[in-house]
Amino acid sequence: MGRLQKILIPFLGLVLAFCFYSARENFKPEMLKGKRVIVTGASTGIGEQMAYHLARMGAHVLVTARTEAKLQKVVERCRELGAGSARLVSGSMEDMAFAKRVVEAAEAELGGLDMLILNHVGKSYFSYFDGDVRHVQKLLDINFLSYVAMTVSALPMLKQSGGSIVVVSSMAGKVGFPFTVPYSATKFALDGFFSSLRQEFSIQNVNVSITLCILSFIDTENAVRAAADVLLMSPAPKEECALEIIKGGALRQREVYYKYALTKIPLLLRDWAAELLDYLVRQHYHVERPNNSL
Ligand SMILES: NC(=O)C1=CN([C@@H]2O[C@H](COP(=O)(O)OP(=O)(O)OC[C@H]3O[C@@H](n4cnc5c(N)ncnc54)[C@H](OP(=O)(O)O)[C@@H]3O)[C@@H](O)[C@H]2O)C=CC1
Ligand SMILES: CC(C)CCC[C@@H](C)[C@H]1CC[C@H]2[C@@H]3C(=O)C=C4C[C@@H](O)CC[C@]4(C)[C@H]3CC[C@]12C
Repeated sequence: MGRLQKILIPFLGLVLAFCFYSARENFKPEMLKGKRVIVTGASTGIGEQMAYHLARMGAHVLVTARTEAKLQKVVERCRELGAGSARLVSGSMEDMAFAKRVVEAAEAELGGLDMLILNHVGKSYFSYFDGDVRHVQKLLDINFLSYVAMTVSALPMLKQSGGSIVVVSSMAGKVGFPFTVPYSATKFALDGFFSSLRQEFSIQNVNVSITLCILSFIDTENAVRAAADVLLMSPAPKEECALEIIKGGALRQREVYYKYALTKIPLLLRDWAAELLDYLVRQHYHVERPNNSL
């Protein structure tokens, strides 16, 4: 009996600690009502869908991307869906001065910022690494450095509002995949930067949350066009993906995994059975037989 108690009491303690730790606040769409949100890369894909969800929730949205005509349509639709307000700033994230201008527009027109959703990605290729170093550099500017520049500019406003930074990354930012060499480098960089910054915020009591989103294959037009012929898996819906990202940001979660089974579970293998994970990943690729005719 004595021995049983010795085991049972610590065990119950562990169960209670686990329940307490995992008792998360529930998401409610009202959490976003009246919030001032920037969504980058919002002219298409997941970013566009995030703008629509935020609009339905009554947020003030500022969308940005290069193509003004598409953004104009997104803004119109956001207004129809009930956004507190909707506006756009168009330009390219290759230019860090532009990244800063977007944040300044939020300050001037919204009077502050509650959530910064960093989502845009520059065009790349889904194929073997071609050795083009300039392309890697350009992609690092767009996919990584502009995220840093926007964060730096937005930080004073986010500190004031106790706001959130949401960084849209990928399984390719946690694990090496074939055909995503330059892209993957930019996404790994985001993890390094934002996970370190989160630690510093914690030490300095900075009340700004950082949510890193680890996504699997999503059915956006560009992704399907680039990869559907090669990947032996079906893409997940962009609408649901967009909602999960917003929920994670609003709940100030450290990371979002979507789809859970295709991200969180394979990641459990990463540190313990890396070769097995690499092998399983390759099984999901339909790669033409290498040309042996040399
Ligand atoms: N779809 C997928 O399978 C996956 C996507 N992700 C991540 O999700 C996020 C969204 O992906 P997805 O919706 O598929 O992407 P899309 O290709 O559909 O959209 C990319 C967005 O970025 C904008 N953009 C492109 N180049 C620039 C630039 N130079 N300056 C400013 N904006 C630019 C595009 O607009 P415009 O051309 O008008 O500038 C567009 O709005 C990305 O961070 C991506 O890495 C992660 C895992 C899987
Ligand atoms: C456990 C595994 C089976 C899961 C494998 C998931 C792999 C195959 C998933 C995870 C992340 C995915 C890529 C991604 O992040 C974004 C893009 C950009 C887009 O324009 C072209 C497609 C591309 C390269 C996706 C291709 C498929 C990737 C590598």
